[in-house]
Amino acid sequence: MSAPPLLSVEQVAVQIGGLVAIADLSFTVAEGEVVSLIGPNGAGKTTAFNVITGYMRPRDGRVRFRGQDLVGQAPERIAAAGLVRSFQRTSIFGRCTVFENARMALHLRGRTGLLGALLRLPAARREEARLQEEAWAMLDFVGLAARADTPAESLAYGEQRRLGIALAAAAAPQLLLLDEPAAGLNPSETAECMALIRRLRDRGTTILLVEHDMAMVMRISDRIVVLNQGRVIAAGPPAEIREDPDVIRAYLGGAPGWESAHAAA
Ligand SMILES: Nc1ncnc2c1ncn2[C@@H]1O[C@H](COP(=O)(O)OP(=O)(O)OP(=O)(O)O)[C@@H](O)[C@H]1O
Repeated sequence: MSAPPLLSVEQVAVQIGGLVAIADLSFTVAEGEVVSLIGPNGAGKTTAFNVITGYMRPRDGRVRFRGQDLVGQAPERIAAAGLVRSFQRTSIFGRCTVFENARMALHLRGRTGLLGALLRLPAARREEARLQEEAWAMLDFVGLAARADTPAESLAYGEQRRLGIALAAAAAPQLLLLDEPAAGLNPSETAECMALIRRLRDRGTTILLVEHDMAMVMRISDRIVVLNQGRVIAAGPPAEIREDPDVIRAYLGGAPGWESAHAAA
């Protein structure tokens, strides 16, 4: 028997005001996969992320993470359970240094608490040393260790995006949701972002991605789920999706960069 999926979205429907944002969405993500959710503008991708991470309640349907239904749970609880999201606009503290940002992102994992830290108890000191070491390791992992003392707002755009991913990954999530990580990046920054996603996957993080850069989606995904007007119109590996007539039709005259999906073949 195969293992149950890590994430299972089951017949989700979302209404916003009078508008059906998602009509019927079902898909799964297995442990260790990189799955991309794609579709033309307004297809319902961001809404799907909002539902999965608890920011929006669906009218119908279930979202199971490790078999447990997440619907109705608060975003913080969902994050604490191991399902973490990076935002399109990253949650970086611009005035703080890159290192300080990394260190702060690890605060949830501290155990001795604020009082211990203030009193500089030995256990708290040891823990602080450990967290600092982890922050360095994380910056090394995303290729930003050399920029540790730089105020985050002074980073190049691509570096800021990588720091944003690093901050989301700091909680060591089992499932990381990335919302358009390549938006606004130049080709070399996109390549670095893609390499980072692969390294995260290799480290054991399962990844669900919303992304408009088709070349990147085709290269990095194990599977692709295509949404159009709030419904799944296709799901499968990149080679199938690229040739799917319904997908091509949905994108015709629409999404930017569809040609690049073929360029990536
Ligand atoms: N807060 C909102 N108020 C009203 N309508 C909304 C809201 N959020 C989403 N919608 C509508 O729901 C539908 C799905 O939108 P959603 O943002 O999820 O699509 P998307 O696939 O993420 O699009 P994009 O690629 O442009 O980001 C659209 O018709 C959109 O206009």
